[in-house]
Amino acid sequence: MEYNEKFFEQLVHSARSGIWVIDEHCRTTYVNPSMAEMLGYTVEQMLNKHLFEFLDENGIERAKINLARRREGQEEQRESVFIHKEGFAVYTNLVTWPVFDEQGQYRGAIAGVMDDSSRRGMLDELAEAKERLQVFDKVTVDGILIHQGGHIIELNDACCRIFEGSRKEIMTHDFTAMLLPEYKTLVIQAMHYDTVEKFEVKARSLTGKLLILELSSKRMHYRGDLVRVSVLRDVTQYKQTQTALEQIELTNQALIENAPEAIVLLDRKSLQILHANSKAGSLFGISVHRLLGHSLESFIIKHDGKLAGAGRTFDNLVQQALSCLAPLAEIKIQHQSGTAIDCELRLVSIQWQGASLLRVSLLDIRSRKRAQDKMKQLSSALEQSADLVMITDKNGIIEYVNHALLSVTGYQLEEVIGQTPALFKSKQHNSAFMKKLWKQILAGHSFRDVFVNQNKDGSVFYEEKTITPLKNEEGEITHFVSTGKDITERMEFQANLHHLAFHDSLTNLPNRALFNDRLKSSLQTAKRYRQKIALLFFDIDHFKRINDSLGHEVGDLLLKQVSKKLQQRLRGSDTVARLGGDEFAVILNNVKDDESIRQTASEIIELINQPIKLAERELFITTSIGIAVYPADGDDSLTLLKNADVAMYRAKAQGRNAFMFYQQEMNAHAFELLTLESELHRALQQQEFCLQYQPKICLRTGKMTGVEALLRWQHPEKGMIAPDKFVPLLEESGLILPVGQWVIEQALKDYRFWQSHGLFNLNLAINLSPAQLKDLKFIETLQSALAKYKLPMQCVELEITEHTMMIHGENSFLLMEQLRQLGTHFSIDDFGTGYSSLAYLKKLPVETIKIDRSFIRDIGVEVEDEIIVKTVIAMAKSLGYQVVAEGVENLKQVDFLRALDCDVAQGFLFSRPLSALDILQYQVQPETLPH
Ligand SMILES: Nc1nc2c(ncn2[C@@H]2O[C@H](COP(=O)(O)O[C@H]3[C@@H](O)[C@H](n4cnc5c(=O)[nH]c(N)nc54)O[C@@H]3COP(=O)(O)O)[C@@H](O)[C@H]2O)c(=O)[nH]1
Repeated sequence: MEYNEKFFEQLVHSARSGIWVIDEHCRTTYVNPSMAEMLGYTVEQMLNKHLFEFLDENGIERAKINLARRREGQEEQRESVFIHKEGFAVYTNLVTWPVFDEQGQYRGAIAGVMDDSSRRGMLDELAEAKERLQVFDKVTVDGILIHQGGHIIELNDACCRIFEGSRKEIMTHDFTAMLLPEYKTLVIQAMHYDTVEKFEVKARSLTGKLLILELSSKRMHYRGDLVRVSVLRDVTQYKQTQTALEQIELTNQALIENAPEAIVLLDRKSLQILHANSKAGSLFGISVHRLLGHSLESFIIKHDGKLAGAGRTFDNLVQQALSCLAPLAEIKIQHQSGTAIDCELRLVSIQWQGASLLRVSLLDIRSRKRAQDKMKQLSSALEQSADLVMITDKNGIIEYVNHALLSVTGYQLEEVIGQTPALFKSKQHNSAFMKKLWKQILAGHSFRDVFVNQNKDGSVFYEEKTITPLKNEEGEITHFVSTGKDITERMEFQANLHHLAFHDSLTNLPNRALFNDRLKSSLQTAKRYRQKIALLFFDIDHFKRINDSLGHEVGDLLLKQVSKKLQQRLRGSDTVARLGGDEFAVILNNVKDDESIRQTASEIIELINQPIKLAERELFITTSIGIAVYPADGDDSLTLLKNADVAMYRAKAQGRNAFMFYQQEMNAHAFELLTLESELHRALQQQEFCLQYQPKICLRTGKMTGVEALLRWQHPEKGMIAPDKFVPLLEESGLILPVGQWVIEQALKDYRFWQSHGLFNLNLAINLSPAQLKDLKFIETLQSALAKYKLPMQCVELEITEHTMMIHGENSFLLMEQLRQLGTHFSIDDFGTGYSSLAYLKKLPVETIKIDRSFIRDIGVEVEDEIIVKTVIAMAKSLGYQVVAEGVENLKQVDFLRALDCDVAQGFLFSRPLSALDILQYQVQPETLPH
């Protein structure tokens, strides 16, 4: 074969690729038929045409650059786009090289052009599809998958979301492998069809989640291959919701059927019964299937077109239900048997199986009505009740209170309902009380106690209350019922009684019982905390005198004032009590030392010493305080009280108006006194007392003019006891009155005895105690004794000490005057010891003055005493008194007294006290009165 020009010409001409030759001016000098066909022209049509005529604007710009390179001699293979005669783009792949002449001048270029339109078209289509997919991704949740069998070629973002993985992760999976096994074959078979309309498959996401997908798929060509474009819609949520809804629907049906009330479903327009549960059948007395299609209204009893019992029309209820309300009404329905049944009707508009219906529930409330009627009766009974009634729910919220409770507390009903009983709390109950209450009632038991509650105005009232839990049929507590009685009056009365029982009515101070209680509890505290307490026991010195002289009323006023002063002075923690009479006691708790006790005792003394104005006179009183201290002086109340008492008596014995701490030795003395006192009682009963008589001698005549009766106690063991030892005790114990009476009786008896033995005209002197001088019955006692022995009043002379006269004389003036009127004489004993003035004595009905023996004793020894005796005798005589000298023991004294014209003498010189019998024998010894 000869490769000549023609051969190449034929080869180029017949080539399938296009051959395009242009000159240095870009004019087409040659194209082969393939090239011309590629662009839709004939060869002739293209010849001499400029290259740019087959390019668009972009192509021209690129060609200018490329042609420049050609001129520089560069060859090139590249893609190029020409414009087809019909106007569309022809994608080509071309190889181009430049042509130079022998001089090296650029003469044009030759290009071999291959049509690349089919490949570029597919790529463009895919790019466009991808772009569309991206746009679509933004607005759709559907997954789009391009796959070949199970091999995934392309997928969108939605696929990533559905399969819960990245694009890369999903691309490594086989699509059919992600399906559940039972769907895998189904899908593979479906892929044999060109188009598959949506069907449901189940798959697993990359995280293992079950997916329910709706799959649609279409076969398509892609790069010359057949591929499938599948659309996946995730319906998992929808399907699950649908299943749940179906479940709900089923449950609804079951609920309706098993509801405790009758339920009927009505068509909204016709109001005919579309559905009814079996309870509805029983309520109306008709089988359920016969109910269907009936109007519900036809079973409801009406009066004047309105529902009986509800006072409104059925239509009104329906309208409310359609307005999204759920009206409730009590109605009466007609049972098939003719019985009217009370029902509670509730209407609700509902959606049921896609339809809009009215749901009517009817509850048989006959038993509730009966209970309500009963409740009404009961509540009216409660309203009438005088008891305070309150009902709370299980949380203590007040649901009901009766009239009595409101009336006692002063609250209005609306102020109480919805509150808790704490509204009435007075804060007088501690938390232990409240705990006990709740524990008991929550355990299902009643709680009963007295509550101190508070009224609206803040005053307290006492309520004797029982709280009872109410339980339902299941045994659960639903309410608490409280019933109570207002016992305020009773409590106040009791409190008053209690106060009276433990307080002294005169002074309002704690009495002995309360004092003992307080002392005991003080001791307990002191023992527990190792504290010291002091017990001060005291009375008012000579209170009896005040009582006797000024009367009990004044005495009472005095005690009140003293009590008031004590209360004001003492600490709140200390107790001051009146133990009886004029006896007071003070408990000083937790005292620091004896000094502080001393200080308080001194203050009490000072307090009592302050003058008290009573009955228009000023009284000056004193007190004697005995102090016993715990633990030193006793560790029980009795011992402390006894020891304080002993200390008080010692304080008195030592001159009164003082305090004294208990000392052990005191007890021995006190015991002695106590024994003596009880022995004196016995002495009176056992007639252990006797009288001796001391003669009184006339200093002028030397004759016995009278005798002084002197008391003696013939003790069975101790022998004869002198009056100094026991008369003060007789006076203190009050025994002086019966003993004094005995003295009078015995003396008159002896006097009668003397008379009967021829001894007449004696003056019988009897010593009188202050108590006898105050004794209103004294005159009577004396008169009856005189009458008994038929003796005249004149034979008796009553001796009263100067001291007694000073204190009681004025107050006893009337008695003395009366006695003098009756014929008695009075003499003043122990004159000179009481510092009284004769001027004062002159006011009293006294005839005789007995100069105390302490002055007589010192005659011839103490000049001062002699002067006193002289003066007294002189003054007494000048005032007309008879003068008696006591305790005359020697002749010197007799001489002295006689020289002063003293009338009578008495003393051991003449005679010691003698028995009544010895008086009969008594003769004045002549040597005792020398002439
Ligand atoms: N209320 C009553 N008091 C009475 C009664 N009987 C006695 N008394 C009073 O007791 C006091 C003591 O009396 P007594 O121990 O009997 O002493 C009397 C004489 O024994 C004593 N006396 C008499 N002469 C002398 C003497 O020369 N020397 C001396 N040392 N003592 C003597 O004096 C007492 C009589 O004194 P007075 O009564 O003051 O005249 C005494 O105070 C009695 O008052 C009674 O029944 N009731």
